[in-house]
Amino acid sequence: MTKPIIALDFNDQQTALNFVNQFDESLFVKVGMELYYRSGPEIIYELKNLGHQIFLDLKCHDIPNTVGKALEVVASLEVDMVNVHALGGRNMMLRAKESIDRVNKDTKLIAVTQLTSTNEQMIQYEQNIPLTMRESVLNLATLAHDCHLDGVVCSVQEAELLTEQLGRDFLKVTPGIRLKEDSVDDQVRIATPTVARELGSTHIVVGRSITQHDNPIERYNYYKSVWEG
Ligand SMILES: O=C(O)c1cc(=O)[nH]c(=O)n1[C@@H]1O[C@H](COP(=O)(O)O)[C@@H](O)[C@H]1O
Repeated sequence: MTKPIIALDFNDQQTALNFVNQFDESLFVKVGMELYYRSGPEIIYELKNLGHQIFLDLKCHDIPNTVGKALEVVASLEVDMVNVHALGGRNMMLRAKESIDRVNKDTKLIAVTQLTSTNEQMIQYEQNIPLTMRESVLNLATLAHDCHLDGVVCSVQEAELLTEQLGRDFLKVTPGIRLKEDSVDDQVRIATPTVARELGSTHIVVGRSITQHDNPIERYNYYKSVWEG
């Protein structure tokens, strides 16, 4: 069982490092756009030196050549996991995978399907895709699987279906994780860590429920105990 991934959604390096330094154990952390755009690769070097595992979440989505070149740079940082948007298409994902394989095979490459802040109305009326949420996520996940990616980002609500269709080894990295007493914030497809475990998520991503809590260590330990069972 992997550790819960803590989303370090802070806007400067020192705040992020102060946060992780409260813990006296190695963590699996996510560096997203906010922190990376401010700190650049420096934050990755610092976190690696401290012995943490890293998911670099830059959600690349562009033409195949641009994403391929960007992923070469990202793979050279030797992080554990990176992502692209599956909506970028087959050629983009194939180029991304080629870059990872060439530069650092150990980095897991996953694709975002439908963001956990998206609901079915948004797919049908904003994206104009005449599918249910489950059909759209399965369609994008199947495309990512065909491109030999390691897995996808999806919500817990689609995890079981993806395990049935694409196998247990295909990663289901699920954000939108909350405890019952937490606010929903800007998320739509949410779940507790208990349900995530029952429905077959392979990784959970938790941000504000831990980082904004009065006692992040206690909160994290609670998540870990529920998630690990
Ligand atoms: O790729 C992601 O990590 C991601 C995909 C997605 O569909 N939904 C989603 O919330 N995320 C990220 O997961 C984290 C969730 O944060 P909280 O809502 O605070 O737990 C944020 O850093 C998001 O950028």
